[in-house]
Amino acid sequence: MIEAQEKSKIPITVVTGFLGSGKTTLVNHILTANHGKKIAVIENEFGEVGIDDALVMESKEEIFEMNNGCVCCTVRGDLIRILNKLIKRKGKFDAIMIETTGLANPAPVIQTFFVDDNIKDACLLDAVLTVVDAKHVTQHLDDEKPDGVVNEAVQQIAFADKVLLNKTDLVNAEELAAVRARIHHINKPVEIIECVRSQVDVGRLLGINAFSLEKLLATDPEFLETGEEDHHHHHHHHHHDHDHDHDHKCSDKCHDGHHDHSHEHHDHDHDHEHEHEHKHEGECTEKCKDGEHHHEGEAKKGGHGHHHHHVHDDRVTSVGFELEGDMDMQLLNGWLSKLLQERGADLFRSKGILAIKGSEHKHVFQGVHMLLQFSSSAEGVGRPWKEGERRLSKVVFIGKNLKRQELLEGLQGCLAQSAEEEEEEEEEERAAKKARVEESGAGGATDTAAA
Ligand SMILES: Nc1nc2c(ncn2[C@@H]2O[C@H](COP(=O)(O)OP(=O)(O)OP(=O)(O)O)[C@@H](O)[C@H]2O)c(=O)[nH]1
Repeated sequence: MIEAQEKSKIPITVVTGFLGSGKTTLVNHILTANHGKKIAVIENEFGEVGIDDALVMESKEEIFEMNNGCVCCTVRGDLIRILNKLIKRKGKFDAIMIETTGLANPAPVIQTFFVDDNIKDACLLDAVLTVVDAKHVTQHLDDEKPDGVVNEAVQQIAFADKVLLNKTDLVNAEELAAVRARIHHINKPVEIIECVRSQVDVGRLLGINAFSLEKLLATDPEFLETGEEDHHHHHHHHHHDHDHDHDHKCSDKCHDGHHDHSHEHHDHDHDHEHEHEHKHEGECTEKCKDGEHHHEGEAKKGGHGHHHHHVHDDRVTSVGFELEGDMDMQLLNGWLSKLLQERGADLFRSKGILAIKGSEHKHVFQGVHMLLQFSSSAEGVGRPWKEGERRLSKVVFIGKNLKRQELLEGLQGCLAQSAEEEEEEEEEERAAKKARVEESGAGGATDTAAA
């Protein structure tokens, strides 16, 4: 009986992994694989400008976006709302996949499936899949965090039911063995699947019933203990630069967890739904700072029990830009290459959807530390510009010590000239040429006269 009940529940797959590890690549792989399942996808992005939605492939699936906040704290309310909405439409899809931000601590996302009664009754957490970037993960695992600040890269591996050790093409056998050992040091029993471009047989990823609350509680008996107050507290990321933000301190209301002025709008011709959270710069109280503090290897053992009561590393920020006017590919390539060369250690992730002068295609750039990749809708990445669609470039940078103004000026320097500017410049050139000819003509006449 219980088994039958469990079987009728909606299976949930949580896809987590550090910034740029290959989560969207995995989601696209699963969405386009031939498994006959209809999957609803919930996308959460750390940047203030949504990019990933445009990178998730066109498919029949429904995609829900939660931008401008991290699912492990600020937009957790949105996750619960979207899940409840999906639960009402049970039967219209076979599974739900949640892609968290690269900076999410998966614990609060996992808790959602056990502390909210409605969700607990209707959904079954099938597996937490953690995508690991074989080339860059070590640097993030090694990152010494300030006291009380969680190391998300460690947490993501600690809570993994399966690790997809991705980007094995970028490391040698020795490096690979070292990363494997590191992963097993954090999460001893976890199965590691090595892959390139997140290409793993979907049968090994979906419907695998790999999550076990019992197992988790055995290592952390306090995992589900959430004080009433904790339950409703939203942390504030320190990356708010967006128009939507309000610049004021938290009122009492903010602390009761109902301060997310979310709105939704439906995209015209496909099923995307956007949930944007309007946040504000808020001052945290002392209580907020009472984050978890784990050591590698005991990341989910013997914690303080308040797994969603954690603090993000506020040295890591995100800045996003939307630029009107087409960009010049050559200028942009030159500027980005130089930027990543010089700042790649601190610049964890950069990405953009670009309107490039002279091209009807949407161009995409993807940066992970120093690695930079360009592609376009001509190659099937993202969708081409629709007729009448506003050509707007969106760019996001995530990393340490980012200088917003400098980045903005750099990007603005890559804007292509508009047709009017080009015409004006040509006009000026013509006038200058004419003046030169006249001058040399006049000079010639004088010379002749002199002779
Ligand atoms: N060389 C190499 N590149 C890869 C591999 N997998 C993904 N990439 C590239 O890595 C970049 C990041 O991939 P995404 O799938 O967008 O990573 P993500 O985890 O969704 O990134 P965020 O959502 O920003 O955290 C893209 O340029 C991918 O093409 C791989 O196995 N090898």
